Amino acid sequence: MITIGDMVLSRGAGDQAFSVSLPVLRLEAGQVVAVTGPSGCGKSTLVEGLGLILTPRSLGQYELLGQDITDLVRAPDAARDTQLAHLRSQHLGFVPQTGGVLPYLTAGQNILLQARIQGQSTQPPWFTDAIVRLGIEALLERYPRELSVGQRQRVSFLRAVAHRPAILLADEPTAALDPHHAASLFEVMLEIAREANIAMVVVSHEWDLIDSFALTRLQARSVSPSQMEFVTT
Ligand SMILES: Nc1ncnc2c1ncn2[C@@H]1O[C@H](COP(=O)(O)OP(=O)(O)OP(=O)(O)O)[C@@H](O)[C@H]1O
Repeated sequence: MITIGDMVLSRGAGDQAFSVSLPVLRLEAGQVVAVTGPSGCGKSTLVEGLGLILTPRSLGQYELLGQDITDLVRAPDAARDTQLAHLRSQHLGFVPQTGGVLPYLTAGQNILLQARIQGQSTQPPWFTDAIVRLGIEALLERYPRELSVGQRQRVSFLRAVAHRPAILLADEPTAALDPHHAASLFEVMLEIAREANIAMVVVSHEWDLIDSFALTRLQARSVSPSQMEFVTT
């Protein structure tokens, strides 16, 4: 579904230069990978690179759904940017740390926005079921300001998967919740992603859940003070 090889991403310049490398990542449909490592090790940078937001400094291979897009990702110009934006909106879903819901749309409108942009007008049974499992069926008419942080995060998650992307990238999607609610939301997210066959890359500190779900880990390893490498364990 997705194969990435020899991706290097960099941030800052001079003394502040910092780089993250990913020797290899293969993801199958419905597979969940947990990105783990200490604060500042480059987890968000990695997610932005995987999500075609940050242009890599170098790249060996990027294959998405059987399509080799290495050149496109490696050197985007204006025309290629449009192609990348199209691939992102069609095949990728994002749950940012901060939620990312639009304040002037209701929860229901937020959730269906991306799917509508893709021209999808009907929702499959798994989606209706997901609304119930996330416990947000009574909240769909509310605006984000009328929701709790946890409810907003549930909406944000469903918004990111409603168009049924191939890959969901979630950057600490439960960070704002207390451990109990974080664990239960994490569990529901994993179940929904797996049942919908959506591959998921999730930055998380939910160590127990990562172990109990036997998730593959992408673990940060220090190569030098200014260089980290993410390896599959
Ligand atoms: N826009 C930027 N310009 C320059 N340096 C940056 C930028 N964003 C992040 N960095 C630096 O890059 C490194 C990696 O940051 P990143 O946010 O990817 O880490 P993280 O593992 O996600 O951290 P956390 O767990 O605290 O969210 C850090 O040293 C950070 O200071």
